[in-house]
Amino acid sequence: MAGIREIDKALFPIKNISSVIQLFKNQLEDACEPDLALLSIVAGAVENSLTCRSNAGLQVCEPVEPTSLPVLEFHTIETLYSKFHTIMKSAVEPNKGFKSYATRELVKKVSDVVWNSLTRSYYKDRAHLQSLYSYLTGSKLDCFGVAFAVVAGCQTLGYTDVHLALSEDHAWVVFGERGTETAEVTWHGKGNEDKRGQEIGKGVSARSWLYVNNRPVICTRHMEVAALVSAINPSLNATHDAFEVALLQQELLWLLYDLGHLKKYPMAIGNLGDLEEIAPKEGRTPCNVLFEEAISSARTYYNNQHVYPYTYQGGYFYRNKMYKEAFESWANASDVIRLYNYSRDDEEIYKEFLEIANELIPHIMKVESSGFSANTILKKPECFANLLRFYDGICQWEEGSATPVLHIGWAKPLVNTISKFDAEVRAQVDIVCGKPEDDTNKRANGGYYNNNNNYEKENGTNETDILTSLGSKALKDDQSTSNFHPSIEALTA
Ligand SMILES: CC1(C)CN=C(N2CCN(c3ncnc4sc(CC(F)F)cc34)CC2)S1
Repeated sequence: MAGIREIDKALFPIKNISSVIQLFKNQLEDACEPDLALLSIVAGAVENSLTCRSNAGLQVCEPVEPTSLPVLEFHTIETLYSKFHTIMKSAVEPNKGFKSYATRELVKKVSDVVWNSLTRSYYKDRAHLQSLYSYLTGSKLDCFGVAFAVVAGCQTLGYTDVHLALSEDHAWVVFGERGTETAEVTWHGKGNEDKRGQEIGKGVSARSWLYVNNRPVICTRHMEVAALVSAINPSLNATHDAFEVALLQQELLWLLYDLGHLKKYPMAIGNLGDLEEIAPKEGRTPCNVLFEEAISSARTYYNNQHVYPYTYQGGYFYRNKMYKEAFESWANASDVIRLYNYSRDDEEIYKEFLEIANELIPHIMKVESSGFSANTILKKPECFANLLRFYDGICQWEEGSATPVLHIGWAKPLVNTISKFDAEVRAQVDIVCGKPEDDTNKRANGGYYNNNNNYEKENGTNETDILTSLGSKALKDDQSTSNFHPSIEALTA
């Protein structure tokens, strides 16, 4: 790595958000390739100065320009930058003249350098542990931060073929002549032995949501900048964000969006949508459209195997009391998860579906049956159909999985919700087999159907019965007229 360029050095000392934006702009537009170490150190330093206990108090009381920042001296950044360079170079052979491709041993070695320099034990899920600033000043990184540091380390050593691979809850690297070699470089979850150095499994784990059925986001250098920007964490504490950090993150995401580097990165578009919902920018794409763009990106580039684009959108509809639309987003999320097998590594998405099924939907039912909603969803068959599709996807997710998903705790909210729809509304839901020719949700006779096509998991399905596993047997003859899970279909009888 050449080191910090004069054009970037000239921006220091950094006193406001627009200087940070300019630095990223310089790096993204005219650097031969953006310098991940420099940008991560700067972003981390800004985040740290505005969110960490030490001096956060100072900012709150002083009346400051909304875009002013605590002064960031060049010397601070340069010291950390050369520290990172030295750590990497002293442990690993640099790639002189950028001639060769990385090897598995090289990647593992860089991962070991990062791994062995971390503080022995610390709370891994804490905020603000994602950047090289955290690594170089506190020797602490979170799971994503370790993977990012490995990629930045390889860049510093001249291995430009090493790139970040991202699923919805894990990160690893790709490398080699065709960029098709894969390697674990960080840990995942709690109490799991790390698999660092191993290639990404093709076996059982490949069918778990954690590896998104081998459809991860494979980053370019510019998308790695988008990942570090997405990982900026504006939280001051459990209830407040540092608004300058959120503003910086939003501006940087718009810069990356305008340069086209978010096209293949659904979660980054979703993050931008969340920020736009809170503080909409004049003349910018509205948040609801951004959530749609994230969904179409996942459908276009990742074979619709990602869940989060639908839960970003569902969360938006829910917060804005658009409950009919929320049911559709959540049913679409469920259509994604149904094709996976649930594994112990999938806790994060399990918690997501649990919260939707056992907190958000029951809350909607309570509000809607309070009798004050004129246009209640309880009279809408398409809402009932989408709810069934939502629950059915979770049932199918469980089928064929070594680990059960459902337990009695799911039963009460589920039955409670279904029973809020009157018989004549339920009767309008027409459960049909396979994918109908026309893709609308509405049948000529006003009926509705679940527009499921025939879902088959690669490994076939063995019937686990939701009501059985919830403690009451749903008897179903085997001529069921639909491909809902038998017990979900039982609920429509
Ligand atoms: C609909 C939601 C619950 C709202 N936020 C969600 N996020 C999902 C995770 N987020 C992310 N945003 C950008 N990039 C990445 S890469 C990654 C996996 C990690 F191990 F590297 C996670 C993630 C951001 C926040 S999903």
